[in-house]
Amino acid sequence: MTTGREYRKGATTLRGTQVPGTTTDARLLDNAESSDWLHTDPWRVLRIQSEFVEGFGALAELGRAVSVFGSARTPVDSPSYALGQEVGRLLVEAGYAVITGGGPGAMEAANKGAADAGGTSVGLGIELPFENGLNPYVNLGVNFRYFFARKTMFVKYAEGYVVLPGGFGTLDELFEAITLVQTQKVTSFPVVLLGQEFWTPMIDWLRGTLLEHGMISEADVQRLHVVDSPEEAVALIVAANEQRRDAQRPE
Ligand SMILES: C/C(=C\CNc1ncnc2c1ncn2[C@@H]1O[C@H](COP(=O)(O)O)[C@@H](O)[C@H]1O)CO
Repeated sequence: MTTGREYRKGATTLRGTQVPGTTTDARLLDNAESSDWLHTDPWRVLRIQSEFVEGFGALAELGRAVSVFGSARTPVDSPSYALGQEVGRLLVEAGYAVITGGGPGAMEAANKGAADAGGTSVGLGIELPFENGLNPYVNLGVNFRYFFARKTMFVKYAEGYVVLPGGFGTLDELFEAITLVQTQKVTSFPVVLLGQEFWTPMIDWLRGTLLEHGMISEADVQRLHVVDSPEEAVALIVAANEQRRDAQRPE
């Protein structure tokens, strides 16, 4: 048991050898202290907080929106790029703003489709070692240092996800979304996988391995809608959102 003086530092209680020799106020007022604290986790929290404040502020009045994900490496002249561009255009025509990671490839495609159709084309950029900045088709851009703050925005401001072929980043965003749906952190949130040839082997693996081993349920797999055309993807999102709005309407 630790005995002796107890010292409270915010939410933290310190006892015994953990009790510091000076108070937080004294350390704040001591201008002889080094500036190493600028690189400490508590200070980082303020930067993280500011990312949420900036993101919420920039997107608060966005209106109805859909997040579109996909590979940063999709070539401009590929079928996937054309799918992304078309889905961006159709989403705008259906009344949605389009949110992407603001990068190249499939993100750029969806932003281009949205911007060319006269819609709101959001890019949530991320600081990366090999950064290339926001693509030129973003007309509302917010830059983030932290993936987790940025990921909150993708979910909070979207009424659904469209996922184009992609790599680890895309899978991360997809599996985060379906985990949030599975755990009912978000409800009635359509997740549409665009590109049957690309996504069907993953669905087969989910059924053949995860479902077979009892790690997920059939309902979890059914939450992923695989389609082959941008028209089907947008129609699915529109229908799911109409259904949700009808269910929420008072009798
Ligand atoms: C790899 C290259 C650039 C990376 N630039 C990115 N900019 C913005 N967002 C990105 C970037 N890379 C990944 N993302 C996020 O992950 C998803 C794509 O990842 P994937 O591994 O390529 O599937 C995407 O939806 C973004 O949110 C230079 O070629």
